[in-house]
Amino acid sequence: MRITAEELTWSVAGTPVVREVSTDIAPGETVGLLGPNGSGKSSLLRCLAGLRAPDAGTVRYDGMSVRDWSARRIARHVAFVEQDSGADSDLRVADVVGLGRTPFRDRWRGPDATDRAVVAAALDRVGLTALAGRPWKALSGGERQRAHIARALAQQPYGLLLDEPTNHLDVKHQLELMELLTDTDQTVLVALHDLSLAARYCDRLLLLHHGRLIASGPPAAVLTAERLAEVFEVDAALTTDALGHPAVTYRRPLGAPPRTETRAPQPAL
Ligand SMILES: Nc1ncnc2c1ncn2[C@@H]1O[C@H](COP(=O)(O)OP(=O)(O)OP(=O)(O)O)[C@@H](O)[C@H]1O
Repeated sequence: MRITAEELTWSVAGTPVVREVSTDIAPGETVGLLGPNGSGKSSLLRCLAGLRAPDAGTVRYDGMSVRDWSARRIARHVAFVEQDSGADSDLRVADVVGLGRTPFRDRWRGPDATDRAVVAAALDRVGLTALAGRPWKALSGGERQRAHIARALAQQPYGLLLDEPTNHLDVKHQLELMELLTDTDQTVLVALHDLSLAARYCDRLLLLHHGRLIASGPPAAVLTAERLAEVFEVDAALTTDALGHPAVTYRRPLGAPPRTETRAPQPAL
């Protein structure tokens, strides 16, 4: 499914947080959304997920404006994995993942065999089958994050919007998640803080700065030392990793005094 933002602006108390953002994410594309804290990534994702009505501009799914769509209709097209989405409930893990089936069910009908099969497949996809019956509250942070991703997969959406989904995940599960996102046919927009991870897995990167989209293109074109200095305020070197992808090495934050080694060497044990 094609996801389009046309001149999107969203403001809080008259101050624009997302400013005239236009972009077009092609069916099946995996796009990384980058930007420093407060640059508007979550706000843009919420506009694209229909959770915020923009002050100006249009969100389109396959060319259709979603302005007047119900939450249920949007949820049949796009799943949104929010940052640290809470669910402090007494549900079991499989029940939380089963919430992804809600847009497809009549209000008073319980899960049927299809729902159960879809939930089982989603749990399997994120490696949580063994924890299906466990109380939600008993999960670790990383397990909850994977369960939220399973809930989004159970929605069987055409588009996936994810807000820093690698938070709480160990290295193996970060790589597994990025492989899942790149292997799927779904259109993916994923906000990430790990620039090297984004460069390695995404077809294209979008860079937000103060709510504006200031760069869009292949990772090697978007991630330059000059942009990292301007936008992230870090002195960084761009190299190529062992697999041929752009990789970022951070030297120091800009504006900070140079570090001096103050610790005395430890005596050998
Ligand atoms: N509902 C709101 N009320 C007030 N301010 C808000 C609201 N939503 C967002 N903001 C402000 O808008 C700015 C952008 O926030 P947003 O969460 O979109 O940034 P972000 O790029 O996702 O940041 P982070 O990397 O820290 O998650 C921030 O200054 C934030 O405080």
